[in-house]
Amino acid sequence: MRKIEHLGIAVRDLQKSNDLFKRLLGTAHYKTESVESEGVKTSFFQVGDTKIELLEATRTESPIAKFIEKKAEGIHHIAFDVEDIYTEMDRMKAEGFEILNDIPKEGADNKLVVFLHPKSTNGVLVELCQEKPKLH
Ligand SMILES: CC[C@H](C(=O)O)C(=O)SCCNC(=O)CCNC(=O)[C@H](O)C(C)(C)COP(=O)(O)OP(=O)(O)OC[C@H]1O[C@@H](n2cnc3c(N)ncnc32)[C@H](O)[C@@H]1OP(=O)(O)O
Ligand SMILES: [Co+2]
Repeated sequence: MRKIEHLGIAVRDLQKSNDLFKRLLGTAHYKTESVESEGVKTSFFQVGDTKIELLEATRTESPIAKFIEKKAEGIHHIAFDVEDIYTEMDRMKAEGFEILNDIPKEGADNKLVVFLHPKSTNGVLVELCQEKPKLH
């Protein structure tokens, strides 16, 4: 793991939370992006060498909708930046962590991502992110 890539925060209303985090952080979000496969709309704030990712559900069966319904708005996951996601997946399996997707999937912000089940990571949903190579 190279660094914390982002902290994912589940919110009900992305626009309202964008305004709140702009006031909190003193900087506006640098992008919004929908990831239909995850049923989320996201916005990203740069904070030093890491980011805040706000996530609003775009459909009721989205993990974000379920999380907010069951718990509340708040910290949803922690994402780590990795050099090579396949190497890290092998290491996670060898260490006995439960990987939720067999192959990396499309993430936001030009990433390949996998998730580890929170029951194997002390109750914290963990996301591994690898920057996708830039096409020239
Ligand atoms: C990829 C785009 C973007 C990016 O950064 O690029 C994202 O980050 S998208 C983020 C949204 N997508 C995901 O979260 C995908 C991974 N999540 C899942 O597959 C599910 O949410 C899962 C498996 C973690 C839970 O789904 P399930 O249907 O099992 O929901 P339950 O409510 O029944 O939960 C079971 C159990 O897990 C606990 N739980 C659920 N979510 C979290 C969480 N975020 N953090 C910690 N714990 C969580 C939940 O409380 C249940 O525990 P229990 O003790 O059984 O009550
Ligand atoms: Co994320």
